[in-house]
Parts: sequence; C-alpha cells; structure tokens
Amino acid sequence: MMSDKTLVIVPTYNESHNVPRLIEQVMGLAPAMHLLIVDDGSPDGTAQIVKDQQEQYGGRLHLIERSGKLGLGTAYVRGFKYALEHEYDYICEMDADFSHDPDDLPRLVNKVKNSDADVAIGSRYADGISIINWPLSRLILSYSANLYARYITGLPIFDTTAGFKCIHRNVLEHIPVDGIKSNGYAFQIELHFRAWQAGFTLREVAIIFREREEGVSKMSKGIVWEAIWRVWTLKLQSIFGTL
Ligand SMILES: Nc1nc2c(ncn2[C@@H]2O[C@H](COP(=O)(O)OP(=O)(O)O[C@H]3O[C@H](CO)[C@@H](O)[C@H](O)[C@@H]3O)[C@@H](O)[C@H]2O)c(=O)[nH]1
Repeated sequence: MMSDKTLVIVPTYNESHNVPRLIEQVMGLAPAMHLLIVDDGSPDGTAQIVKDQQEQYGGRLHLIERSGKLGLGTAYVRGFKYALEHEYDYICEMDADFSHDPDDLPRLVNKVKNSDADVAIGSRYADGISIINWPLSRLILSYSANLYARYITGLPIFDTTAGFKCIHRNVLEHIPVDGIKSNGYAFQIELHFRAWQAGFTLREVAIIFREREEGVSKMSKGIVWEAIWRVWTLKLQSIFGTL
C-alpha cells in the first residue's frame, strides 16, 4: 500500500459549469491528492467532462456514474466504499460548487495527520459565522438547524451539517457506513454522530463558505424534514439501541 493516500470525494448533479475548474484546482494541490466524482447521471453532461480529462491526470481522477439522482448520502456511501477498497488513508468530502475552497483541503488533511482529530470538519460556525453571500433566510435555516441538531444529539461541534471534511480511514472501517440511512444534508449529521458515538474525535477547522456562483442548490423541503426527524431517531437509537 502507498503511504498517505488521500481521496477527495465530490458528489455531483448538474455541475458542468463547476467541474472543469474543480478538477484543475484539486489536481494542482500539493501534496498530490486523488479526486473521485460520484455523478448521478447529470443531464448536463458532468460525467463526460470528467471522462474527457481522466487520461491527462495519470490515474488520479476517478469517476463513478450512477443511473439517476439517488441523493447526496448514498453518493458518499458509494465513495467511502471505493476509498476503503482502494486503500486510501485520508478521505475528504467536498461540494463541487466552490462553496468549499479546494485550497483548504491540505489544512483539513493536516489536522487529521498531525493532531488528535479523527475527523476534521471545515466549519462555518467555529469562529462566529463565516458565510459569504447566502440569503438571510438560508442562513437562519442553517444556523437554527445546527443549533437544533447540536442540542438534541449533544454533538460537540457547531457545524453539524458541514459537507467539507477529512476523515481518517479508521473511522470508516469502524462505523457501518452502509448503516447510514440519511440521504440529504442529514447524512452529515448522522455521519458525525456515528463517528462520535464510536469514540472518535471530531475537531472543527474554521473555513469561509461562499454561496455558489454557477448552477443551483439541490436543497428541498424533503431534505429539511429529513434533518428535523432524523436527529430524534439518532438520539433514540443511542439511548435504546437499534429501533
Ligand atoms: N451525486 C449526487 N450529488 C448531489 C446530489 N444532490 C446534491 N449533490 C451534490 O452535492 C453537493 C452539495 O449540494 P448543494 O445542493 O450545492 O448543497 P448546498 O445547498 O450548497 O448545501 C450545502 O449546505 C448543506 C447544509 O448546510 C451541507 O450539508 C451541504 O453539504 C452543502 O455544503 C454539490 O456538489 C451537488 O452537485 C445527488 O442527489 N446526487
């Protein structure tokens, strides 16, 4: 096994305007990282753009194509299994739309490599509120969802729904990733909760989150509802065992 292999997993749905620059930026980082795009049959041809660039990056750019829009959570679970099968040590999550700055990836990876953190979370709320250009309504929704999830679950972090992080391979080997049932942004809460319950250390690293400039958010009412009820099932499961 190569030492210190890092895989950045990016789920995509209709991100053709973002993915060329995303690939260029992640492939240009030092130390070198691998990038896995998990695309859900995007009608705008996102997957084809990835395929066209694969040869250029000598085996560092990977693609999983799924048949339709199956959700953010299952896309990450698919990516985690790929990471374990291919023996990556550090596994990162990131959005395709530059809300997360790829240049912050080395900071997250270093946090896991060089501190007690098993999961380093790129946090919008660790240092006040560091979000640029979100409408006030979205900011209020996200902030209150995070307070609510933190209060009910007891998670020791401020950004429970963060989708930007680095995870040590050990975490994914020890929590049953197939058992993560949330599929929207609640997936992030559930992943943090299961890692924390298993005794792993979560640490927040302050980042600046920027509203996307290209494409649209896939946020929906269903995603919000799932987060509202899911935190209760997580809490109850932790008290009573599997429901
Ligand atoms: N493969 C796949 N990818 C998806 C799907 N839904 C969304 N994505 C991809 O997942 C990433 C995040 O989706 P967005 O729709 O851009 O998220 P957002 O509204 O900006 O939400 C942000 O905030 C959430 C809550 O705070 C975070 O949980 C989320 O990760 C993200 O950072 C993007 O790369 C998007 O293309 C899906 O069904 N399938």
